Amino acid sequence: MATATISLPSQPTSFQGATAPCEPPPLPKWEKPPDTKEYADWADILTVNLSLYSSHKEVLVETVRTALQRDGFFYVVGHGIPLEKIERQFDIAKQAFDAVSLEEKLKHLAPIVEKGCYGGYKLVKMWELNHGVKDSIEHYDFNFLRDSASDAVARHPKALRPYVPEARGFMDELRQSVLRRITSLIDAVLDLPEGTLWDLHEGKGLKSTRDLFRYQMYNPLSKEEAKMTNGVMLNGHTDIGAITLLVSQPVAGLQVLMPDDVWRYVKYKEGSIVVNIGDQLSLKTGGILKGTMHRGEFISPPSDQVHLRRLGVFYFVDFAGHTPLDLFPSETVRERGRIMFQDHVPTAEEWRVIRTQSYGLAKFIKGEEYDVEIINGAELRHYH
Ligand SMILES: O=C(O)CCC(=O)C(=O)O
Ligand SMILES: [Fe+2]
Repeated sequence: MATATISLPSQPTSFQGATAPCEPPPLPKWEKPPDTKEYADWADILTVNLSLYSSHKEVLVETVRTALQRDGFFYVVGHGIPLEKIERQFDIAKQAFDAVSLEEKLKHLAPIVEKGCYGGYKLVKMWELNHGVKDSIEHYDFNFLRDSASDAVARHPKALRPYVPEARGFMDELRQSVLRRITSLIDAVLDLPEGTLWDLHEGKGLKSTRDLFRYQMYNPLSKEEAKMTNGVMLNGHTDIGAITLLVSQPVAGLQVLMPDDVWRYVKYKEGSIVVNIGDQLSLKTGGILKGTMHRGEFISPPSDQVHLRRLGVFYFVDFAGHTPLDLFPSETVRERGRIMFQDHVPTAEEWRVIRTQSYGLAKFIKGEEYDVEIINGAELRHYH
């Protein structure tokens, strides 16, 4: 019997040309600052090459183990996200600060004090750095629903609306290409069944849990202000969430308190994602994995960069809100972890709310080098 071949007309896979209805309007480019030519005292954090994930997973597990027990930070390369897509996020990020009027920013303020939530704008001069000097950081956070592909575009500032789907798409790509494999490597470090951390993050059945995808701009402090804060623009802190993904960018400014107690800069590595763990994960491991102290510092950076505004693209990953921050039921954690809370064990959501409301705003126990905050018996440091 003869077989009939039917040929279908070919389907365009995407719109072509600038006039296509779904194409966002052209954006001014983020002028990527040149990498520094000067030496700075770089932090020797390790690199995890995810292109080896299928063939050499055990090697990567060992790298992550060393990195998270020693430094709390590592680079991820070989993740498969193209450089153009990464750099496009900086174009969009710049738009969030330069193309939105103050009036509109005020309409989209994050309910930081009211609800302990960073979704929206945090404007400059909200947090105290030291000696009465206020910060010069502005950030805009998308507070996407984790389990929904859609986000109400209209609730964002007008200039950002055409790019919301791209921001969402990039965050999803970070989850699938970086976070998923990283969480699985950390499961192995902690002797937890594969998928444990991913499931805690995905929060099955919890419709209201959210992730924060942030664009951040550091504007230079005045000379007098910088003198008062020793150049610190973001006080030394541990992150509130479980895992943080920072898109590497060329302006030195992120410093990590390394195991020898010296603050060192994280060097730019093109196309890489800098991963660190936050309180929620560190607490659940009884401190075995380090929620490492880090800060934004700009006084001793390479002098060819000192005048630059520094733009950041960050993804803060939380555990599902109902997750208790008690110890993981793993032998490794039971044997080597410490009990972290003396009284009530908070959930991930309670932790985020308390810390968001107090960060940079509450009065802590004052110290020369750092102030101390105590939450349910757990001690947190805020370095100047
Ligand atoms: O600016 C950076 O690179 C890091 C920022 C940071 O640590 C934070 O926002 O929690
Ligand atoms: Fe941080």
